[in-house]
Amino acid sequence: MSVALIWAQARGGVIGAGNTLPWHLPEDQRHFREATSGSTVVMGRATWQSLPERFRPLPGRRNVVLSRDAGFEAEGAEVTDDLAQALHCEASAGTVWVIGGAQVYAAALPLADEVVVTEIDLDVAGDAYAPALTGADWALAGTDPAEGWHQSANGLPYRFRRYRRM
Ligand SMILES: CCc1nc(N)nc(N)c1OCCCOc1ncccc1N1CCC(C(F)(F)F)CC1
Repeated sequence: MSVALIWAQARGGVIGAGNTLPWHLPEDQRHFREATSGSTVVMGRATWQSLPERFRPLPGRRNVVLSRDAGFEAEGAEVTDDLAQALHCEASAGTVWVIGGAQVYAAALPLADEVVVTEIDLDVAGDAYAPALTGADWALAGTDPAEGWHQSANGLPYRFRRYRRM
């Protein structure tokens, strides 16, 4: 069972603003859905609360929410305060996907084997940032066949990048 982080970032590593995604990129939503469907997803409480109602819990996935509040109620999800336990629980076959937010990415990165990043060529203000991937630890794997940038239907340039731990 492997641990992977998945996020979408704008220029400068911006991943969020006020607990929302400061862009609309359906191609990324499809990419995220296809990557994580059928697997376990682990997220922080704020990310859980930021999910639109119809995606809470994320359908077809085991949802695990990290919270220090043992009494936190997350209908359709499991709540735990133990990240390591959430990532390595035996019940999760296949890949466990860490899906946000910034604090959880930072805590989970040292435990991860893979990072899947959607880069968006967009300058936008944000208050949450992706962790830096140091060149010493992470190598670009199987670059997107198109290598370069795609253009989304609403005009946003984006590309998918996959990094494997060295
Ligand atoms: C997609 C956003 C996204 N992209 C990548 N590459 N990595 C992520 N870690 C990620 O954040 C998932 C949790 C936050 O997600 C949302 N936050 C606000 C609004 C909407 C959502 N989405 C819409 C699509 C939905 C579907 F299930 F269809 F994918 C999931 C919830």
